[in-house]
Amino acid sequence: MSISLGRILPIVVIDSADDAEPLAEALLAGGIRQVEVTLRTPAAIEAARRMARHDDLVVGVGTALTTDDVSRAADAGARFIVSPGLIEPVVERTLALGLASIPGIATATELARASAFGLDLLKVFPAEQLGGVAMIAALAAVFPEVRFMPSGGIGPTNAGAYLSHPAVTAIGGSWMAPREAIKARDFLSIADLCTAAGELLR
Ligand SMILES: O=C(O)C(=O)C[C@H](O)[C@H](O)COP(=O)(O)O
Repeated sequence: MSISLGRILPIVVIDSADDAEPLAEALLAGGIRQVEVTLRTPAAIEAARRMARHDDLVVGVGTALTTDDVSRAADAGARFIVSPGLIEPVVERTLALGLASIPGIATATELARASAFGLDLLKVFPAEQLGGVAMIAALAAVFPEVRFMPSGGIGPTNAGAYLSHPAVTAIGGSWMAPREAIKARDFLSIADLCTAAGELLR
């Protein structure tokens, strides 16, 4: 199943589920309509559940490492599942539940294995450390049908370079909603960072 995501995906780490609601409001205020909630904290699933109550916010779950992670995310209302690498049972469970699967790839071999599932969008992680836009351009030349969503080391200074590559349909990153800003409940700054990120698309 494919999904229509915007071009900029905030990747968030939420320490308290009570921050989920104001965070969703801040993202929407900043013009962002999609978010990846990483399963890196005990509060993540409940936070995803609360954010998914917003009809106008497409909520996905990231750092999905096991089939159980996928099932819990689906139950919480996640519409897409992201993993840092290609974990085939995670992809299979995600597709079986009718959700969009966006596994991470870091090599041509992993890309080929992910493509065998018929996936139309693959995460490249950790993008900047792997070689950035040049690495994606090299892969895109060999696999012209694949679309990429890089994340890892992307921020305001290099986001534009990724977005300008035709094979990159979206980029992900934590810079729009830093964990410390969420913890500090600095939702005004988060809304401003999201607005600034949106301006990269102009
Ligand atoms: O674990 C996952 O599934 C992830 O989504 C990892 C994220 O892509 C990075 O943590 C984002 O990296 P930064 O923007 O450099 O903070």
